[in-house]
Amino acid sequence: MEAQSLLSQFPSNSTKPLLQTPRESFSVNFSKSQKLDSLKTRYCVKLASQRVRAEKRLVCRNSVGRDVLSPQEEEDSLIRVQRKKLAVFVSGGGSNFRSIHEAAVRGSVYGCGGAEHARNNGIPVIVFPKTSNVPEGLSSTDLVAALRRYEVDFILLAGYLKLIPVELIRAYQRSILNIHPSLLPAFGGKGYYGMKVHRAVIASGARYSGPTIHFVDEHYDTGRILAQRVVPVLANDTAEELAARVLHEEHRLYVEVTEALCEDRIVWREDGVPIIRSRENPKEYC
Ligand SMILES: Nc1nc2c(c(=O)[nH]1)N[C@@H](CN(C=O)c1ccc(C(=O)N[C@@H](CCC(=O)O)C(=O)O)cc1)CN2
Ligand SMILES: NCC(=O)N[C@@H]1O[C@H](COP(=O)([O-])[O-])[C@@H](O)[C@H]1O
Repeated sequence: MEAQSLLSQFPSNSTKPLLQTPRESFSVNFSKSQKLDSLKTRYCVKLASQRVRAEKRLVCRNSVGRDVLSPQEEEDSLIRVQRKKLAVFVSGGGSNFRSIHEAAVRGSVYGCGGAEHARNNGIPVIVFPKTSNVPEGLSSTDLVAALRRYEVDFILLAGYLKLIPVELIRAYQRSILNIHPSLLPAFGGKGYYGMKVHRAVIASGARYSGPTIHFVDEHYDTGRILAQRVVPVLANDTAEELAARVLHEEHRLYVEVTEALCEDRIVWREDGVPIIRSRENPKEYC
């Protein structure tokens, strides 16, 4: 498959390519029929960010101590925050990618199912890495160089099923997030992906589950936890019913986290735990 470019158009005014990988390497994975049915093509999609809402500088306290600004003060208090460029690594349907992209189109995320969704929205794709089936692909080293060249700030794994190599981890320290469909550290690690996670949760008798978003380190699902949401596990739940309940929360949580990421509202505690500062009140944390 020839290299094409894949990038959000808001407000990027230059089309920069993104990456596509075949099965045996990493990056974004879209199930796509190929001449070799088992071959899965993977892509990395990149979303450019936009001007983001920043913290209010001037505040007037009302009777309940809430920050109140006049429309003019609201406008005046907006500070431009550094725009963010995001690369999204996706396996399977890419529903989390689509949620994030749709939020970006709505304007709530400032900062891309799979390749088709990306292409249908004018987001360009690059082939990665070089293999016998995909000779035009990039090497892992080239992946890092390409991400740097396109000034990618953050990488979002969203249903992605391959281990991110340490080369990329080192190049993007504290800048790669992953969403996992259980309350880590429970039901995580090698072998825990997709429906396998939900089946294990139900078999365990756990009464609660939910998505976890964490920073990515060199092992599966052991990076610092950033955000979680809890959903009930019902006594007669099938794995599919639980998966749907968790996925619904995933879509909401990943959009909220991506908004915080693009608004520089993720801070690191002294003990190394990342936390999200409230958009409404910088003194509060989510
Ligand atoms: N360096 C990291 N890479 C990745 C992480 C991570 O935390 N650190 N998270 C995974 C996503 N993930 C869970 O959230 C996950 C994905 C896949 C597996 C797994 O066991 N995969 C199988 C292969 C599956 C396949 O190719 O179809 C395996 O490695 O045997 C566990 C957890 C993304 N990358
Ligand atoms: N361990 C990784 C893992 O299991 N990821 C899970 O894959 C599903 C499909 O995501 P998608 O619809 O965004 O492609 C999602 O539930 C995601 O949490």
